[in-house]
Amino acid sequence: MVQPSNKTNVSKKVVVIGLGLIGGSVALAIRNSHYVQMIGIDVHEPSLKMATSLQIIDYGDTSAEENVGDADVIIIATPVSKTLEVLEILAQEPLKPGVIITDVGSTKKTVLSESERLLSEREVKFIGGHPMAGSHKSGVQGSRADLFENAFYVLTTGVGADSADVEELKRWLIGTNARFIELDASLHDLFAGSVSHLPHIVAASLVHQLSRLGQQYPLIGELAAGGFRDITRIASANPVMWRDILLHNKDVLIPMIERWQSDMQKVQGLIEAEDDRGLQSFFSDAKQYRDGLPSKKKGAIPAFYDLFVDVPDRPGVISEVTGILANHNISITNIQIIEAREDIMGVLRLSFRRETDRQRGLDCLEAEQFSTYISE
Ligand SMILES: NC(=O)c1ccc[n+]([C@@H]2O[C@H](COP(=O)([O-])OP(=O)(O)OC[C@H]3O[C@@H](n4cnc5c(N)ncnc54)[C@H](O)[C@@H]3O)[C@@H](O)[C@H]2O)c1
Ligand SMILES: O=C(O)C(=O)C[C@]1(C(=O)O)C=C[C@@H](O)C=C1
Repeated sequence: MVQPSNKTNVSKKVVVIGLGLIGGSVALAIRNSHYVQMIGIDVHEPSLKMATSLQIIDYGDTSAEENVGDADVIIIATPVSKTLEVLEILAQEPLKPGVIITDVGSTKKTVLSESERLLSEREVKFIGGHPMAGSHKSGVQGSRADLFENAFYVLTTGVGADSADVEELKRWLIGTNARFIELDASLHDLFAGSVSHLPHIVAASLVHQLSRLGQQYPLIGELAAGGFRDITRIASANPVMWRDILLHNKDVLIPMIERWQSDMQKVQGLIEAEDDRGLQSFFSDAKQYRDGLPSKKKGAIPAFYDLFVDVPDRPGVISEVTGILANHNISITNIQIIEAREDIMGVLRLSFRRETDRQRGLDCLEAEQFSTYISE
């Protein structure tokens, strides 16, 4: 058990079960906008210690049972299979009448149907949730209050809840600065299957292909450059979380994988037939749709703002660039060397969380004679 901090004398109590990246980030966002007692429950005690020292929670415990009885809001932020187990536990426990229970899981259909089965006799309000932003990194140490800023946050009204309760949950979650959208569970799972789950399977399978070839040609991994890294970043995510997502979105994903396979067969046929026009349209149709997707700040794609900087090939140039940004107190979320060959100019891609940070970065680097550009 982790010791409570001194901030316990407040009237509203929020319990977050599963204090990883998402649970911690939601807790921080709530803390930023409400004065509450924040309790964290996690089976992994070091996560509780970390969350307490980062002041994400006031108090941590490894079991939910003794902590949920007087909660006003309960947020389940475990991998989806565990979320169903947590619902079983909550169904057995005395709970405050009218408590709002929500989750953050990446699939909604099985969570909603289990909550209906287990909680329909209870005086509780269940609203499914899914903040559609995150990271390939897991664990409470990566939590940030602004993780969901500008991202879509799906809410699905469940057992015991009505539209007024959904509005109340939105007020609790206002500090996320997310864009709330209500969807029913089936539609959510279809959309998430397409924009998140299938891409994840494809990313992991590309890595498997490379790894097989890598056994024969160890050098190949060294050559994996920008494109491969961009498309496979998400393959570094938590395998337990993704195992659960696939198992809980089976009905959507099986036909999607079949369509994917038939798309691959189609491309294979175009290559075999050396159908240059067909191949060009395969790419130009995709480009046209991709280029027309809503811009990053609207949350369809995680909000990163890239700035490209030409850098001469000389020692210390990267620390020079990052030093200039640091001196102006500008944070970057990522840095990538796109091209660095002997004797030629390389390109750095700097990613910023906010457009204003990118503009400030551009201004101060240009002032130091670096050539920069933005490519949308
Ligand atoms: N990572 C993302 O990008 C992302 C984005 C949106 C939603 N989600 C969803 O959020 C949920 C959490 O994902 P995450 O990325 O925060 O994972 P995470 O691994 O960072 O955190 C999960 C936490 O749950 C804890 N846990 C596991 N079983 C538990 C149990 N029975 N009781 C209490 N705690 C338990 C783990 O110890 C861990 O600390 C998942 O359902 C995932 O589908 C993830
Ligand atoms: O940005 C990432 O690293 C993510 O994988 C985030 C991502 C996604 O697929 O977009 C992953 C799973 C979640 O359910 C929602 C968001």
